[in-house]
Amino acid sequence: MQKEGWIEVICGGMFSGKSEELIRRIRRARIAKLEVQAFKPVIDDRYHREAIASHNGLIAEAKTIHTAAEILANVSPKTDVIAIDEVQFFDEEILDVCQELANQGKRVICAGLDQDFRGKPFGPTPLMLAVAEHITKLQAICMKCGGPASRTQRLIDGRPASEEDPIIQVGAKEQYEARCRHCHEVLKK
Ligand SMILES: Nc1ncnc2c1ncn2[C@@H]1O[C@H](COP(=O)(O)OP(=O)(O)O)[C@@H](O)[C@H]1O
Ligand SMILES: Cc1cn([C@H]2C[C@H](O)[C@@H](COP(=O)(O)O)O2)c(=O)[nH]c1=O
Ligand SMILES: [Zn+2]
Repeated sequence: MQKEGWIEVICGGMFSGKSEELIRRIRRARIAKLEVQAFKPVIDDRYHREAIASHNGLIAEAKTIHTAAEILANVSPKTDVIAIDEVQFFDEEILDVCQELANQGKRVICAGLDQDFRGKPFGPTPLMLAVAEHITKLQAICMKCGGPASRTQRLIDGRPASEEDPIIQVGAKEQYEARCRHCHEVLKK
C-alpha cells in the first residue's frame, strides 16, 4: 500500500493544459473531502491576482506568494493537498519545500513550464521532475502545423525572439504560441 505523501508534477509548454489539469485535481480532491491549499507566485498577474486561472477561463482560488518559504509558513496542519502553479518562477528552494511537505505526508501537486522560450530547461521544474513520484507531460497544438506542441514560441512584433532576450516575461497569446520542435524558432545572436 502506498504511504501518504508524494509529489506530482504537471509540465509542458504554454497552452498545453497544465493549469486546467491542476484545477481538475484540486476540484477532485475537494470532492473527496480533502483539505486543499493552492499557491501561485506573485509575478503571475495575468488573469487573476488571487487565483490559478487557465487560458480558457477556469479558476481556483489561490494564495499569492513571493517566496517558496511562504508556502511552508502558510500550510495548515490539517491540509492534505498542496497545489502550486507556475513553479518555474520560484527559485530552487521550492524543491526543499515540496520535499518537506511530502515527507510530512502531504500530497503536493506542482504545475509549470519545463522549457523556456529557447527550448532550454526552465528554472526549478527539471529538478522537481527528478524528485517527483508522478509526472504528467502535456502537449498543446502547434499553431503552425497542427501537430503536438512540446515548446513555446515567443514572438516580438510577429518575429521569433532572440536567444539573448530575458527568460522571464509574463504574458499570454499576445507574445506566445504553442509550437512543435520543428516549427519552434529562436533567433541566434
Ligand atoms: N495551441 C493551443 N493548443 C491547445 N490549447 C490551446 C491552444 N491555444 C489556446 N488553447 C487553450 O488553452 C487551454 C489550456 O490552458 P491552460 O490550462 O491555462 O494551459 P497552460 O497552463 O498549460 O498554459 C486549452 O484548453 C485551450 O482552450
Ligand atoms: C516560455 C516562457 C514563458 N514565460 C511566462 C509566460 C507566462 O506568464 C508563463 C507561463 O504561463 P502558462 O500558465 O504556462 O501559460 O511563463 C516566461 O516568463 N518565459 C518563457 O520563456
Ligand atoms: Zn509544428
